Amino acid sequence: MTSPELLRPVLGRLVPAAVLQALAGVSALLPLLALARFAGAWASGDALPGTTIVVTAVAGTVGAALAAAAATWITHRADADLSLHLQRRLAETIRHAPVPAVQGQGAARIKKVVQDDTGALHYLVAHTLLDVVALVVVPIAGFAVLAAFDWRLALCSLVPLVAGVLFYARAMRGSGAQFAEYAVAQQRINAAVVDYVRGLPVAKVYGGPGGARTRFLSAATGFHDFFRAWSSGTAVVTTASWLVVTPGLTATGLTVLGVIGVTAGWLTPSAMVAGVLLGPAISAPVAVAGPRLQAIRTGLSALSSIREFLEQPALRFGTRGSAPAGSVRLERISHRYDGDRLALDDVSFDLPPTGLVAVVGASGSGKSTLAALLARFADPTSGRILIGGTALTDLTEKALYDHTAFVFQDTGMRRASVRDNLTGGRAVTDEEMAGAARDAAIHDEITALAHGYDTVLGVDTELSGGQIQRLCLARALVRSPRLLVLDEALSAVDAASRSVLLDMLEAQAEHRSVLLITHQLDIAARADRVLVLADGRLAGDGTAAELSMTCPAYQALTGDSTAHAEGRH
Ligand SMILES: Nc1ncnc2c1ncn2[C@@H]1O[C@H](COP(=O)(O)OP(=O)(O)OP(=O)(O)O)[C@@H](O)[C@H]1O
Repeated sequence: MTSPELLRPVLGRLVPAAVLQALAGVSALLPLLALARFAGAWASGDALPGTTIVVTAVAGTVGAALAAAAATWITHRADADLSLHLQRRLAETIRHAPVPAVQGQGAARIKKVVQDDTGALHYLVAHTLLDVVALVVVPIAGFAVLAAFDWRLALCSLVPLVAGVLFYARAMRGSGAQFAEYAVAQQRINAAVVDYVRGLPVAKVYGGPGGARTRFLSAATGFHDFFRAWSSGTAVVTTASWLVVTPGLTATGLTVLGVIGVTAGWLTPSAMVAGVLLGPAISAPVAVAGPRLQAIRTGLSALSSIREFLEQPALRFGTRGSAPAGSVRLERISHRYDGDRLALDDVSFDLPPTGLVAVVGASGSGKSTLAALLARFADPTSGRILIGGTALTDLTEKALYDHTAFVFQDTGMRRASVRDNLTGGRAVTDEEMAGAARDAAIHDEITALAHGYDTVLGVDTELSGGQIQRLCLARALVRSPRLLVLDEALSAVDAASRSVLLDMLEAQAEHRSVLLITHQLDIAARADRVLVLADGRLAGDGTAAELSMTCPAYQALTGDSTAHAEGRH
């Protein structure tokens, strides 16, 4: 797909809009033409064609206004449709792309594509196209009409146009590199400001040289210095390119020439008036050619940025509408993030349909990667995951998330009611919802809120980290999954709640499979079975008691956690 092909859905409407705009440009010249004819008739003492002239002038003006309005209406509707179409495609791309790939691009880039780039297309589609048509058609039509009066005067009317173009070309020499630098500098500011705002608490405490605030200020200063140097280097020629095509200057020059011509007898008064009126219409549009070219450049670069974003690889889901019963099996799973070392290295194990299995390992050992692969946030670089013998990739998205529910470290709670957050819009009875909340030890705290389950998070109330984790657990339980994966889901929960939740998870594990990823060995010790990850490899698989006797990687963790605990006291 090429970038302009993105415009295909609205191309059929842009062509008639451009034709209408061209008609508007030509019609707008009719009143000037009529005036020139009137002046000519009056100067040569002929009968004044009053009615014809008034009708022509009014028809031209009204026609121009109507055609331009229709063209603008069409392009604005086309733009709104295109914007919606592209934003839907972008949303789909984000939804289907591997999560680490999307997150790796950063919020600033995603915001730029979804908002700024589609916004830049608004100018291209709704305004710039019509402006450019007018910019081309009006001078050509003006020149043709003036040439019909007097070709010499028509040629002279081109002088300001040519001078303006030459000055402009001089100002734009080498601008390709400058525009590229301009875009990079702006993107640097965007990224720096996002980092700055996101890390505000850290910036306040640890601010100083090298911090996000410094990076933001230095990006802003860099942009200022670059822009200042660029604009001062081109200010004189840029101003000259506007000045030479100002309507007053062109009209004055043609008036002087006209007076000389009429006096000498080689020019008719009617041609002189036509020159004075049409001359500015031929050259003045050049003054806005620069901003329009820039708008085209910005629009095309927005198109190519959107196209690049849309072309990123997607995760394809299968067609099987439900996951078969049976164990979940990881078969020789290896995973490597872009260009990095192996996060998981040849890992195989089974999760039986019931039971509580814990995954432990040092920081960076690959625990969260395991959860991300089970959730199909990305597909493993090699190996496969099977549910009841069916590959994860053969399942529809719904089948996968009906089978497996996740509680991640990143809670993803929305600014919506507790009810909406828990049910995600699914048909869930109040009893089922309250039951899940009770299991997650959060029901009483929800009912104590001002609007109970209808309390809007982030608006009516702010919950603590521990409350949110329990809410996430309830959100997972409400789906009644056959596999429940919890990634460090109890880290912010207080000791009393944690004990209640572990009891509940043990009970849940009697009729579903629960995979508990944790760095807390006391929690892992409650599991029926513990898997130990070390540097992405499965280094141990057994009960905590067995592992503490036989597994050096587990013993190393026990030592670490003892040392860690000792260090704290
Ligand atoms: N999105 C990512 N892009 C690149 N590398 C990543 C990404 N996520 C994780 N990694 C790398 O993969 C390896 C495993 O990370 P992972 O988060 O799975 O470990 P973990 O055991 O969950 O660590 P922790 O306990 O600190 O959360 C690490 O080397 C990490 O730097």
